[in-house]
Amino acid sequence: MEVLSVCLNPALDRKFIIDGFTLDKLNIVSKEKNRMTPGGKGVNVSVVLSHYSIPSIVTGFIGGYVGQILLSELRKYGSLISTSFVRISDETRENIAIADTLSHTLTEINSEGPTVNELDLNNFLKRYEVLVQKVRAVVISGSVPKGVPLSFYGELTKIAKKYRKVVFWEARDEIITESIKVAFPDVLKYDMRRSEKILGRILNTEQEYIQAAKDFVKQGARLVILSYKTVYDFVATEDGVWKFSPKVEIDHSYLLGSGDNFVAGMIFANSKGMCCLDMARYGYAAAVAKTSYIGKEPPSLSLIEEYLGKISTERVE
Ligand SMILES: O=P(O)(O)OC[C@@]1(O)O[C@H](CO)[C@@H](O)[C@@H]1O
Repeated sequence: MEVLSVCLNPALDRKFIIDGFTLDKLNIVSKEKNRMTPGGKGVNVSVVLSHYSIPSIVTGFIGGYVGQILLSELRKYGSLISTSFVRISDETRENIAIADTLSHTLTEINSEGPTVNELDLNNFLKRYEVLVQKVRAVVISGSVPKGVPLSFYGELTKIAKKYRKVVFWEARDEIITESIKVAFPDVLKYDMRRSEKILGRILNTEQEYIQAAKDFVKQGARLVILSYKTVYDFVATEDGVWKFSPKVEIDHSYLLGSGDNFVAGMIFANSKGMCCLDMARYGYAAAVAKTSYIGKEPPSLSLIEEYLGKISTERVE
């Protein structure tokens, strides 16, 4: 098995494409513009990887009727995705995304999710330690449900490092801030949808982003990706810092899931022997390629190759 995807707070995603979403009014959506798919960042990464023939195991906490639907939807992707979730008594969440192609906006309404108890946490840790030994790389991505400490990414990474695994994170600031006190991942990618804070502080200038990315590398990450004004990224390795920009116009209503395609693109590139900056370039091209259409399905490898020519990666330090 190649990859272990840790999705602690999976979700059943519902996406509505509404051309002219109106607040405080009845908005009707046709069947073709309303989709229900298995979601949560780690789940999405596994789904994308399966499109590139990379087998993965998804783990996390799952429960209730929504959890059952999520599992049966996930099974439809075939044998490249196996699941090993800890069953909990609370219900798995449902998340809603409204993509408005007229106002070019993406509105996300995410449930907080279930509450996990101490017994669930211990069961998960035992299962994780067995699973982690079977894979080459571990991706830990997305929010944590209540009951899971914010430092949990760090705890899981410490275990993965014991077995010399490559570890990727995509998470929001509170999780990263607490988790890096325990361990650093190889690849650290910030999810800045909810807040643009880095280590509890809003950064204003490009120079501040560059410095923050460099500091994470100095402290232990091999590759750092800080999203800047949604479509740009500052990318740091021990060799320097780069600013990634798209050479094409990006419609914000098409952005859902582009971060997951970024992570999956990097894992795919890494499985082909690419490292650091080249891996990040490939992931960014995958993310930008994903924003060229509104559907959730991942871009083909040939589209990603094409998009490698539609991004600019300028060295800034
Ligand atoms: O609440 P989280 O775990 O941070 O993010 C979950 C989520 O909004 O992100 C994915 C898109 O990247 C969706 O599949 C999913 O529902």
